Amino acid sequence: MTQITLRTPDDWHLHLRDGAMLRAVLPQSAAHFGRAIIMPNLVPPVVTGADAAAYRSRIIDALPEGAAFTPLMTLYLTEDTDPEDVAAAHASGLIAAVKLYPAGATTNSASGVADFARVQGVLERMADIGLPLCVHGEVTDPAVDIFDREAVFIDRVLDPLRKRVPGLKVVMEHITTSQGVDYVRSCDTGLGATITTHHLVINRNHILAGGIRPHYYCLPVAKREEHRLALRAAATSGDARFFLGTDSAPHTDPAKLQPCGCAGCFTAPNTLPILAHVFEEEGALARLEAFTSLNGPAFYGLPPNEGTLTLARGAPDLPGHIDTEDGPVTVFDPGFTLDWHVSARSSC
Ligand SMILES: NC(=O)N[C@@H](CC(=O)O)C(=O)O
Ligand SMILES: [Zn+2]
Ligand SMILES: [Zn+2]
Repeated sequence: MTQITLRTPDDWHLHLRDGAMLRAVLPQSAAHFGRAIIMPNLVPPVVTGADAAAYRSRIIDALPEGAAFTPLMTLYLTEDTDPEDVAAAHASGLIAAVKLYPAGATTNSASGVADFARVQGVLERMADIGLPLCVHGEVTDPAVDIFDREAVFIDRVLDPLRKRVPGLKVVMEHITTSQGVDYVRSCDTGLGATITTHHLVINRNHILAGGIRPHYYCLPVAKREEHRLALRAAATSGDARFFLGTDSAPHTDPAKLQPCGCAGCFTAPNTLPILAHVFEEEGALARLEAFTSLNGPAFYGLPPNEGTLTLARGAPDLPGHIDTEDGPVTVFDPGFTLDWHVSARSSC
């Protein structure tokens, strides 16, 4: 096969940040994606409908001329979130989901949830109105090993939460384990999962063996090889419960290359060439479109994009980093030579 045309992909988990970083990274996503779920973990976080409306305007203002890209906004769930504000933001079409960060689990999650009893009312309201909850699924208990935090979260937090709020639509974001895959597969309705590009490519050896590689450090941290293989099987299976959320999470090199560096991989520029490579390796190019362009909209109750994106043979012309006014941001290196590039996009 020398080229493949997909319905325009969507990114169901994206960090665009704000200010100079937003202006630098937004064109990278807008070039290849029709829509993206925009993560609300700014400083301070996007907690109210008014915050989301203002952030959405800043994103629209930063879009390149003529870009065909729609930001799907989210609210950051706190213990003080007002169910009425959430319902109004949903009813007006402003937000597509609410994001749950367990307090302290990841970048800018200090305002997240510690006492789940305090968000029961919001979650019940979300179930009533059909608004999905996106979940960063890791426990924060320091006694739990970092490689076990996702699996423990399913048992201790997620499964009880779903039983307390029947009917709530939940997306397990950026799953990294076979337990995550199995849990999603065990549920017939109301549960989906995003899978990132980088977790299909790296395991924990890539971060730690032969030297420490900060650009491969993200949360949830990459796990053993058996988990990477489970993720690849899920992503390439065509199963509608699994869809692309890149979790492209830019941090400047100075912020990553520190004694205590930030978590996040920046994959927006090369996600589609990498995915084409992975799906081809798995003999599943025919199912790439389901993962990038069909399963996500179906879960969120939206139509697929009307436009198309074409990938063709040949190495992409991609930079190793992009420059921002805050400093360089390194693009995720998949560690293999890419042989697919985005060759065309039509937006009708
Ligand atoms: N994935 C990451 O490693 N980092 C994300 C936060 C997140 O998605 O957990 C970020 O905002 O930098
Ligand atoms: Zn996260
Ligand atoms: Zn993220």
